[in-house]
This record gives sequence, structure tokens and C-alpha cells, in this order.
Amino acid sequence: MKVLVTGVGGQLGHDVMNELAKRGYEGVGSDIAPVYSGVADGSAVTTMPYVSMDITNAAAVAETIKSVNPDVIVHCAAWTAVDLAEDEDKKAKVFAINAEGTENIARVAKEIDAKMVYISTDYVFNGRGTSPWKPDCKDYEPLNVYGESKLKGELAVSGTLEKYFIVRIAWVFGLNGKNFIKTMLKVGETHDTVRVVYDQIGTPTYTLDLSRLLVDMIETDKYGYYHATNEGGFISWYEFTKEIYKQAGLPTKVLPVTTAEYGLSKAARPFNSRLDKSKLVEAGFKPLPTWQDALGRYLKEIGVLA
Ligand SMILES: NC(=O)C1=CN([C@@H]2O[C@H](COP(=O)(O)OP(=O)(O)OC[C@H]3O[C@@H](n4cnc5c(N)ncnc54)[C@H](OP(=O)(O)O)[C@@H]3O)[C@@H](O)[C@H]2O)C=CC1
Ligand SMILES: Cc1cn([C@H]2C[C@H](O)[C@@H](COP(=O)(O)OP(=O)(O)O[C@H]3O[C@@H](C)C(=O)[C@@H](O)[C@H]3O)O2)c(=O)[nH]c1=O
Repeated sequence: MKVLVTGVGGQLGHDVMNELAKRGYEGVGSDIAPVYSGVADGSAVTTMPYVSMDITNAAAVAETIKSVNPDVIVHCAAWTAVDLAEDEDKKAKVFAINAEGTENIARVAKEIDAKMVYISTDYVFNGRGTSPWKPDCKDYEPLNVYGESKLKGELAVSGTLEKYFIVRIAWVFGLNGKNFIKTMLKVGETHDTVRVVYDQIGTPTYTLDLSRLLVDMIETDKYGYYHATNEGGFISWYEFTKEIYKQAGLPTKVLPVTTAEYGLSKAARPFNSRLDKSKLVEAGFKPLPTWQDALGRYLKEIGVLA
């Protein structure tokens, strides 16, 4: 099986490539940079085949993907800066990458009859209520530009292809890139107390664990919409931060605040980001380990714990 992975300069793409290598599949990495630009950690992705591709350039996407001719495309590239996406002068670019870029890839996937995996987000929902969102729920109502653009990407994939997996994930952390854990560790070094919202509820996702699931998925033809995060229950960002400092051994105090009290975010975010993952198990896929366990392994991976 030959697999093209977009976004290998980011968190998830990096780990998907290494998982493919581990299982002996032929992986080709791709991102916008001229050469592989992710962390130089000596892992397989750093030496695997790489093609530079700007996903917003439809002609380049068609030419590049056809020349690679993959059986599967795992599309991880995206604009992921949620607050920045709200800036008036950034919106067109956000949609060009997350919506049109995804559509460019889906069109070529159809032409060459490749399976496609599109990674999406809890932010396609409005976050009302307390019930976990089901993967086949169609009551989309994104609250911010990033969420809107990711939803457009979803619709492009499901409207173009039959052989697709749309996998919604949330609160992602991985070695290769920025994330909430790295931010909080940095803030914790210089502050005695941090204020963190307790009214946005969800579950984190460790890219290393998710990559295993994604490769399990592409080995099947169990197409459709899925939700995938780590196990371990639903928590707030406040509770997540408490556990980060506890496991990292930092004395920083965490003060719970409401989103309104926090007041620093440009983009609105859903309060209820609970994702229902029961469909995964029903389809025979192995759930991810708990987020608490994932956090411990991650702190080792990034060198915070021995
Ligand atoms: N991070 C999170 O918390 C969550 C992420 N997701 C989704 O998961 C997926 C993976 O996220 P993650 O690994 O964190 O993302 P990252 O932001 O770490 O990586 C995305 C990569 O895409 C690249 N990219 C941006 N624009 C283009 C372009 N025009 N052409 C080609 N590549 C481009 C980026 O390059 P550059 O850095 O140079 O812009 C970057 O290397 C995304 O689809 C995201 O929407 C879903 C839920 C939560
Ligand atoms: C840094 C910080 C953030 N917060 C809040 C802001 C926000 O509501 C929440 C999380 O902050 P972030 O900026 O990391 O969140 P954000 O970038 O919105 O994270 C999202 O990224 C996109 C790509 C997704 O798809 C989502 O699943 C989700 O992971 O915590 C605090 O309360 N205190 C703090 O000190």
C-alpha cells in the first residue's frame, strides 16, 4: 500500500509517516516547504520520500498526486491557528487551505480512485448542551472561521468521494509542532499562577496514538465519519492543565475561570466538545489509550520526564 501524507511538517503528519514506516508501508510525505521541515528527531519521516506541494494550487496538486499515484491519501495539512483565522485579512487564506485545498485533493483522489482520510475537528459543532456529538450528526454550526473552513473541507470530501474517512479529533498534542501542553509548560516556568477556562469540555488526542488508529482504518474499507480522541473521559482545559503540571512536577497554581472571565480569545469556541466515539468500537477499531496515560508518555517524548 502506497500512502501520501500531507502536513508532515506538522504534528499529526509526522507521526502518521512513522507509523506507516513501522508497518512496512510505502509512505510519501508532503507539505508546503521545499524539503521536510519538521523536527530533526532522526525518526523515519526525516528520511522518507518527500514532495513539496501547496494544496491551494489545484494544478500542482493534480500533477504531484498523479505522479506519486498513491492508494491512499491521509490529509493532515491545514491552517490550525484558531484565533489568527478570525483576522479579516487571513480569512481568504484559511478557506483556501482548509476548504479549497481539501477539495483540490479530493478531486484528484476521485480521478485516481484513491482512498482519502480527512482530519477534522470538534469545532464544526456549536457546543450547546452536554450530550456527546455523534459522528453522523449533521447539525453543524461552527462558531469560528477555522471551524467553518474545516466543515467546508468535510463537505468537499463527502460530496466528491465514496471511499473516504472523515475523522474528527480534538485538542491535539504531538512532538512536531505547537500545542496547548507546550504552551502551558512554558507559561508555568515563568508564572506562579495561570488562569484557565473550566467551561469548555472535551478530550485531548495524542498524535502518536491516533496515527495507529488511522493506519488501522486505511487497511479497511469501513468508510464514513468517525470521532477519535484518547479515552479517559471528558475534561475541561482547566482540568487538563492541572494534570499537565501534576505529571510534569511543576508547582504552578491553576485558577479556574469562565471563558468570559478569561477574555483573551478572539475566536468563539464550543463549550461542549464532547465527541461520542462509540462508532469506532462498533466498527471493530481499537480505542486509543487514556489521555492521562498519553500525557505521561508525551512528557517523556518531549524530554520533560525521564
Ligand atoms: N491541532 C489541533 O488541536 C487540532 C487539529 N485538528 C486537525 O488535525 C489535522 C492535523 O493538525 P496538526 O498536525 O495539529 O496541524 P499542524 O498545524 O501541526 O500542521 C499542519 C501542516 O500543514 C501545513 N500547511 C499549511 N498550509 C499548507 C498548504 N497551503 N499546503 C501544504 N501544507 C500546508 C503547515 O505548514 P506551515 O506550518 O508552514 O503553515 C503544517 O506543516 C488538521 O487537519 C487539523 O485541522 C483537529 C482538531 C484539533
Ligand atoms: C493559553 C491559555 C489558553 N486558555 C484557553 C483558551 C482556549 O479556550 C483554550 C484552549 O486554548 P488553545 O489556544 O490551545 O485552543 P485552540 O487553539 O482553540 O485549540 C483548538 O485547536 C484547533 C486546531 C482544534 O481543532 C481544536 O480541537 C482545539 O484543539 O484554553 C486559557 O484559559 N488559559 C491560558 O493560559
